[in-house]
Amino acid sequence: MAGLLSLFLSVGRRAPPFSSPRIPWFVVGAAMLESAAALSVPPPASSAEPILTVNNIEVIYDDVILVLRGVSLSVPQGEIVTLLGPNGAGKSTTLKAISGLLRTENGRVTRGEITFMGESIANADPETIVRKGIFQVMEGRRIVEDMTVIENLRLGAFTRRDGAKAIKSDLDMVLDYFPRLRERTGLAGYLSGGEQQMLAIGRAMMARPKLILLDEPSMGLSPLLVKEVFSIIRTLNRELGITLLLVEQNAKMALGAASTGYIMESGKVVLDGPAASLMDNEDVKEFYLGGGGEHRKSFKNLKSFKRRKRWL
Ligand SMILES: Nc1ncnc2c1ncn2[C@@H]1O[C@H](COP(=O)(O)OP(=O)(O)OP(=O)(O)O)[C@@H](O)[C@H]1O
Repeated sequence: MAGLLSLFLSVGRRAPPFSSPRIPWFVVGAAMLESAAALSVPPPASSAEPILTVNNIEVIYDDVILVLRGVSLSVPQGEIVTLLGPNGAGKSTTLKAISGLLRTENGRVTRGEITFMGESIANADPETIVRKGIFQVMEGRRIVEDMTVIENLRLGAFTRRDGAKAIKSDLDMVLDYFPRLRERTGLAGYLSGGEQQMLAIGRAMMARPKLILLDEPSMGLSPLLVKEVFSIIRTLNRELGITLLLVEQNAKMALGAASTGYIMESGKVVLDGPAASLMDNEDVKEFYLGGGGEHRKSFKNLKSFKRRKRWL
C-alpha cells in the first residue's frame, strides 16, 4: 500500500499523456522506529491547540547525510502555518518526515519526536499516517498524467473504508470547489499547470485529511494562477476547517495566508512568529519580500537568530 501511495506522490510528473502506465512498486524497508527521548512540548504558536508538533527532530538520509538538525515547530488546529527558506534549507524534508515519505528516499528521523493529535508518528509508514489524517501534496504536483481527472481524484480516497457513496459525495464536493476540473474530461496530462495543482489539492481532499502538507503550490504558476490557488487554499481552510502546513518560495502570498511562519536555513529553524509580525520584520522584508535578491545575507549572522532559543 505504501507503494501505491508512492505512485501518486512520487511519479507522473514528467510522463507524457499517452505513454504506457508506469507503476513502480516501491519496496519500503522495515520500519526503523527510534526510541526518541521524551522531550518537552514546544510553546504554542497561537491560542488554538496544536494538531501537530515537531520537536527537535534530526533527519538523516542514507544513514550518513544529516539534513535536519533540531527542527521544532507547532501547527495549531484549523490554522495555516507556513515554512519558508532558501533552496536546500530542509523544508521538503521536514514535510516528508511528517508524512512518512522520508522512508521512500532512504531517510529517517533519528532524533526528536513528531506528534499528531497526541500520538507519536515519527517513522510511521506513510499509509498509517494518511489514515490518521495527514496528506502531503508533493512539490511538482505529481498527478498521474495518463489517468483522467476523476481517476486521479479517486486515487486520493484509496485508504478510505467508508464506502462508494461517501466517496462519490466527496468527489462531487471536490469538483464543486474546483469547477474548472469538472469540465476536463480528458487525461490529466493535458491540464494546465494551475489545473494540475488544483487536481493535486483535490486529490488530497479525497482522503478527508485533517492536515494537508502542501509543498510549493505556487511553483511554475503565473501570478494570476498563484492568486487563484491561494484563494482556494484559504477557502478550504475556512470552510472545511482543514489545517495546512505550507512550504513556499512565495513568501508574500504564504505569509498573507498563514497565521504563523517559520523560516529555515541549513536544516534549522532560524526565525518564527506570527505571520503578520514576520511580514513587518525588516530582515524578512530584506531577505524574502523583495529586497536582497541574489546577494541576500544569511539569517545565521543575525543577532535575532543567535538569541533564539531552541525548544529542548
Ligand atoms: N533523498 C535525498 N537524499 C539525500 N539528500 C537529500 C535527499 N533529499 C534532499 N536531500 C538534501 O537535503 C537538503 C534539504 O533538501 P530539501 O529538499 O529538504 O530542501 P528544501 O528547503 O525543500 O529545498 P527546495 O526548495 O530546493 O526543495 C539538501 O541539501 C538536499 O540536497
